Amino acid sequence: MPSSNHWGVAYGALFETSARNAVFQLIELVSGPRFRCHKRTKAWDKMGLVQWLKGQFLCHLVICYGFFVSGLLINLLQICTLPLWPINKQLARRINCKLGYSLTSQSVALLEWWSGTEITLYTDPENYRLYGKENAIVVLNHNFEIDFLCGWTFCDRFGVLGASKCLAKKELSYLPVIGWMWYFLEMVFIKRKWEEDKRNFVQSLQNLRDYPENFWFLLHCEGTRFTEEKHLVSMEVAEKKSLPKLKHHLLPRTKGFWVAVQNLRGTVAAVYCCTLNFRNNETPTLLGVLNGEKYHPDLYVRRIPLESIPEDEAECSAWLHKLYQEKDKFQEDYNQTGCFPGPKVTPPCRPWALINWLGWTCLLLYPLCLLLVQLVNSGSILSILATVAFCAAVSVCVRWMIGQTEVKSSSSYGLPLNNK
Ligand SMILES: CCCCC/C=C\C/C=C\CCCCCCCC(=O)SCCNC(=O)CCNC(=O)[C@H](O)C(C)(C)COP(=O)(O)OP(=O)(O)OC[C@H]1O[C@@H](n2cnc3c(N)ncnc32)[C@H](O)[C@@H]1OP(=O)(O)O
Ligand SMILES: CCCCCCCCCCCCCCCCCC(=O)OC[C@@H](O)COP(=O)(O)O
Repeated sequence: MPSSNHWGVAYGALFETSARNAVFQLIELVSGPRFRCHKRTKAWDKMGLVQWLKGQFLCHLVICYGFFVSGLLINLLQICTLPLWPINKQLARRINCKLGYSLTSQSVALLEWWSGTEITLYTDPENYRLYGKENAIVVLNHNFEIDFLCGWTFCDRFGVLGASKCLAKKELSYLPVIGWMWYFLEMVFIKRKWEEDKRNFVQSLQNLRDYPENFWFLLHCEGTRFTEEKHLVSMEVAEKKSLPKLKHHLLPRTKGFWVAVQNLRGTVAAVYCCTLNFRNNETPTLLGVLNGEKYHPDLYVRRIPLESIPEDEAECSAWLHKLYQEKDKFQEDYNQTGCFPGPKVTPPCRPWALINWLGWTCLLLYPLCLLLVQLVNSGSILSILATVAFCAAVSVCVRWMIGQTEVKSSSSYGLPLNNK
């Protein structure tokens, strides 16, 4: 606990600081570390006022209000595109990509500009030139609560964020705002019960054959998030199948990968084998990002031409198992050395996510402020209570959505009772 003397020093430092430094702090608050002002006094550094502000509930409420209300408006606009689908499907798809971008890029802005997190990319510069210019199947490990967010950031850097998709569990399609948006982006949802899924899965993949924008299709072949318990169970399966044990991954489920590769041949040029890790054993969370915590993700991307993947199901499964054995080795080496093989590349940061986020915030904060002023002036207790209830509902709803990203809320899929 800080002593009262500490608080005294802190407050003293706060009031001694010049207005210029306050402006620097404000710029830094809005822009993140990119425009970090080095002229700040040490006192302000110690105070960490910006960091303190980022942790405040009021800031979170404003962010969540912007995300949720803009999301509902975007969902509404998506519904308005429905009559266009039978007339001009490709135009409807393009519009939905832009609308999808406008929503998902807000969380990218949160990661990049609010929390200041920057992904370090390890990849072959020859392949780097192709990213964003072709369709790809992305195979990614599923260990971290913000792996989807890092994925989105990577998509944004290469201009494929609006169109990118994922093979996701059905439950995610019911998520307010995000799940509804995904419906219009032709995401593929599955119950993880092959017999029930196969028809819809194949059809959804076939639909993507004439998709008008470049897309990346994300597959978490492990099928669920990594937990120690699920790891033990899947390694028992590995043993039964005489497969080598994996230390950092669950045993991949192969059917989805094989079906995706087969149905997207001729549409997708390559598989991007992605391995994500965080420096210093960080365990990042979405709440941490909202609190402005900066994380240090490293992403290793290997491009594998689709033609090199076997067509036969058994051979393709064996190929995927081998890929996961290699990925496991990369994770192990990363733990030893702190880096992935291959040169580091930093894809240029695009301003659109920030511009879009600030645009929505200004657009939605203005009427909110007007409403609040009117409410206070009206003095109506009922209206004030209704507004407080609305803010509380938004906050609870977003908190619940954040809860869905937490590993502790992971399903029982992959555990003995639920095993197939
Ligand atoms: C960094 C770049 C990022 C780019 C990002 C791009 C786009 C981003 C866009 C959006 C982001 C949104 C993020 C949302 C993330 C949501 C992710 C999820 O929801 S993950 C869950 C859903 N996905 C999957 O499940 C995919 C993996 N699963 C499969 O592919 C499965 O094959 C299947 C299609 C679901 C079918 O599964 P099923 O179990 O029915 O069949 P299988 O043949 O695969 O498995 C049976 C087989 O498995 C053996 N078995 C039993 N127990 C286990 C176990 N615990 N582990 C492994 N294997 C097990 C069993 O013995 C059977 O074996 P066999 O076939 O030999 O008899
Ligand atoms: C400006 C931005 C403000 C952001 C405010 C916060 C918004 C909240 C956003 C919620 C986004 C929800 C995206 C959900 C993605 C969850 C991915 C995931 O991790 O799914 C788990 C499945 O793979 C496996 O499930 P399990 O079998 O482990 O169970």
